Amino acid sequence: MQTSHTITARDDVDILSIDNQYASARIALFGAHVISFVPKKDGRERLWLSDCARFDGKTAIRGGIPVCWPWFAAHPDNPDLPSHGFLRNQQWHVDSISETAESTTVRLLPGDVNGPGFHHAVEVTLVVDIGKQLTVSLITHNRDNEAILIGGALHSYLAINDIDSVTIDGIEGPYSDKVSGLVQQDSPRPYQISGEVDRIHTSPVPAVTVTSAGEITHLHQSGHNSVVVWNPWVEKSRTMTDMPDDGYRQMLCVEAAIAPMLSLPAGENLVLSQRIG
Ligand SMILES: O=P(O)(O)OC[C@H]1O[C@H](O)[C@H](O)[C@@H](O)[C@@H]1O
Repeated sequence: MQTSHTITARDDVDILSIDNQYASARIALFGAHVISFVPKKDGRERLWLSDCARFDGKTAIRGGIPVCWPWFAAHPDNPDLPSHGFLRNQQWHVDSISETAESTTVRLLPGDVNGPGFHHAVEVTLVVDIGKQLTVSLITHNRDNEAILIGGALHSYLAINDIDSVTIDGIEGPYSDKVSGLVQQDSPRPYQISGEVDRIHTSPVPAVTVTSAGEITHLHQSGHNSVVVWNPWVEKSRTMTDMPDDGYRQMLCVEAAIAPMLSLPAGENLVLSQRIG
């Protein structure tokens, strides 16, 4: 398959652009952060990127697919450690780009897998596969001689037509609601959004669809133990300097998460994966 790949700079961040028969995608090497995926079958951008996102090579990019690792949100024991770990705030490099008849595969490696709050012998690889669908896989290999605790998320910001028109299908079971602090026993049906949501759904469903104004985005995930749904709504958006005040209307995060953390035995791999189409 004919693939073109180029690297250009956006402010202080290098962006790898991939274009093949089936889709185009862009990956910021700061954070190994996929910021765009457009399948050619319909030309519709699947990922939301904030108009105010910072590309300064220091700040986590608002939008796309932040790679959260080795924990999700606040560290369970130390709230002073960075939210969502430290991989989204560091420079990665491209290890390889390969092709089959169906897709282009980019393998990326982080500069350093140790950081504040985490010192273990591990290997981390992000594999981004661009074809009719986008598949992002975060692979952790435990090279330590004991089990280690790993958490994280593929924190996907989906581009939607308008938040008022969104319906989410496929999510079921209980969730902990970070906005109210309560554990709810059942996911809403129909699942629509009419205010701030920050929910950890503890049933690791494999397939979710998000419909907005008749446009359907399909998600498939594996290796997760929860699905997070997040929309900051209007008040919180106003407090975020890298988010337009009305940005919440065009985005919805549906995240394949490992929250709570899992024990990864010595010598084993943990593969957290999400497919978007
Ligand atoms: O602002 P960030 O650190 O990127 O986090 C953005 C959001 O990520 C997740 O969805 C969390 O559940 C939220 O509590 C958090 O606000």
